[in-house]
Amino acid sequence: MPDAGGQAPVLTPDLCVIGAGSGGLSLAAGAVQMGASVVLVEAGRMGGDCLNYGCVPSKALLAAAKRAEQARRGGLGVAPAEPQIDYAGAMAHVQAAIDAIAPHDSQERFERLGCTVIRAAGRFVSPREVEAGGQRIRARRFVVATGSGPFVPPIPGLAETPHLTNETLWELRERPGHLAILGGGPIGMEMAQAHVRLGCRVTVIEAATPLGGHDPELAAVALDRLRAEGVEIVAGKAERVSGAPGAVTLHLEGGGEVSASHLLVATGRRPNLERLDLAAGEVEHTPRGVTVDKGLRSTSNSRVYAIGDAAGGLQFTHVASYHAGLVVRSALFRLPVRAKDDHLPKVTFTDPEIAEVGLTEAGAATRGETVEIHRAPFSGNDRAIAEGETEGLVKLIASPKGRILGAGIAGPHAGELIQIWSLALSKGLRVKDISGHVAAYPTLGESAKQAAGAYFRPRLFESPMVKRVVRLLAHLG
Ligand SMILES: Cc1cc2nc3c(=O)[nH]c(=O)nc-3n(C[C@H](O)[C@H](O)[C@H](O)COP(=O)(O)OP(=O)(O)OC[C@H]3O[C@@H](n4cnc5c(N)ncnc54)[C@H](O)[C@@H]3O)c2cc1C
Ligand SMILES: NC(=O)c1ccc[n+]([C@@H]2O[C@H](COP(=O)([O-])OP(=O)(O)OC[C@H]3O[C@@H](n4cnc5c(N)ncnc54)[C@H](O)[C@@H]3O)[C@@H](O)[C@H]2O)c1
Repeated sequence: MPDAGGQAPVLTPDLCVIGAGSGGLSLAAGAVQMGASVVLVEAGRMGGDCLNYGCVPSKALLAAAKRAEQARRGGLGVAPAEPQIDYAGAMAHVQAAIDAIAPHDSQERFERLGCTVIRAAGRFVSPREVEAGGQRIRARRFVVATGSGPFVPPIPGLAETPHLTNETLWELRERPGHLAILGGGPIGMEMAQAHVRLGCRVTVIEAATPLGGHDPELAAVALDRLRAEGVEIVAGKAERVSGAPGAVTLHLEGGGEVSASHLLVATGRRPNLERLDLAAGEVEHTPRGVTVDKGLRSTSNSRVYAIGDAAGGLQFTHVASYHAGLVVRSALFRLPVRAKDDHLPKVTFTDPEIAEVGLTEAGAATRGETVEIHRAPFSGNDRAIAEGETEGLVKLIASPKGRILGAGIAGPHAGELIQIWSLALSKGLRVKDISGHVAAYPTLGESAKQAAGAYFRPRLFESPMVKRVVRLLAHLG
């Protein structure tokens, strides 16, 4: 209600959360249900990137593409058949998936929970106050949860040439004839496979290493399949872009060219900080995000936290939610918290999927740590054999004394199979804990036991000592 001077009274909640995406929504829901007063500020769509432009649409399109590929591949006694692709129908499935999840993230739901929701851009007006839609908010604590957007590199001609990003791709209804994708990271490669399976010609242009964020041995499993399905991966860096709607050309350093009907730019992310006026809030930041300490608190304004993509670290929905949980403990209960990375899984949803958690083989080498690497290929897993999906492996990184340091999987449902390893790392489990549990047969989940078994095999089956003990005990009757 405006005061006599026509000004809305200043809101004074416990928490003001700026950004209603993966991190902001988890935090707001947790805090308000624990009795805190919460103002939630959202400039765009409730649900943020993950729901509207990221995880949900990309996984929905990949699912449609997988159906097409299964028909095309046939096998196991089923004749392959070229599927009839309805690209608009696949995009309708994408929208239906978003619509089905949207009520959970909606303004109405958060208002029912007790949050005050303001649909406007928030900006700091002082170290103690944020303004959004004409409303001033003087909260006890502020949380920057504004996420990230596509980073479009300053390549000459790119800004003037029609191009798609993860924010606009979902508006397409006509299938691109030839999709060029600049950047071969998770976004580029997931969308490359989705589109090649939906019948497009696809060329990925990658300046460094395709899927370079993953262990190369695991990435190779997915890259081999992508190439076999027809994705062309060109090593190169675009130095100029030109073209018009329907005909785009990337001019590469050293002279090559890639021409396509459409261009998707997937060259990384930049945090959404520009509208926040962080200087007014005395909140230090870099091009990667808000500068925070181990407890996710701004190093320059202790009233302010940053979570999720805006905090400059790993950029995943589950990381944003994990951050939210830490900030609930810190801001509401004043408990000391420390954000860690070593138990956070990362999954790329190509088919086969790639999933990793904890230390990698390269990471161990960089740290000069002595580790054992054990592998369990899916060709030795009965369920994988029965389903004709034997590409890939589980890779266990363990200390010589049996501590689990990391795990990586490339193969069918790797994103599901990584969960037991995430649990193992977060709870400090040992290899014997994995080998000792009973896994149902026949499941892909047995692959965890098989990798743990690879650790114990030489110790049990190739040990003269074990053999001596067994013989001695047998002698005793
Ligand atoms: C194509 C793609 C696929 C992805 N797939 C996966 C996946 O499969 N799994 C996974 O874990 N992660 C995935 N991610 C990453 C995931 O989407 C992000 O890590 C996650 O959304 C980050 O959550 P967040 O809360 O930090 O930001 P967001 O979810 O982006 O939310 C930030 C919100 O803040 C709002 N905002 C920005 N500025 C302001 C302002 N000044 N005032 C008010 N509101 C503001 C924005 O409108 C937005 O709604 C994907 C990303 C992309 C782009
Ligand atoms: N499955 C998932 O969880 C998932 C899926 C998609 C995205 N994400 C998140 O979003 C983040 C961003 O993904 P992304 O793929 O956009 O970024 P990325 O930074 O992971 O990959 C971008 C790629 O583009 C390349 N590149 C950059 N500039 C280039 C140029 N001028 N020419 C050619 N290549 C160039 C880089 O070498 C890099 O390989 C991911 O790191 C991840 O955190 C997660």
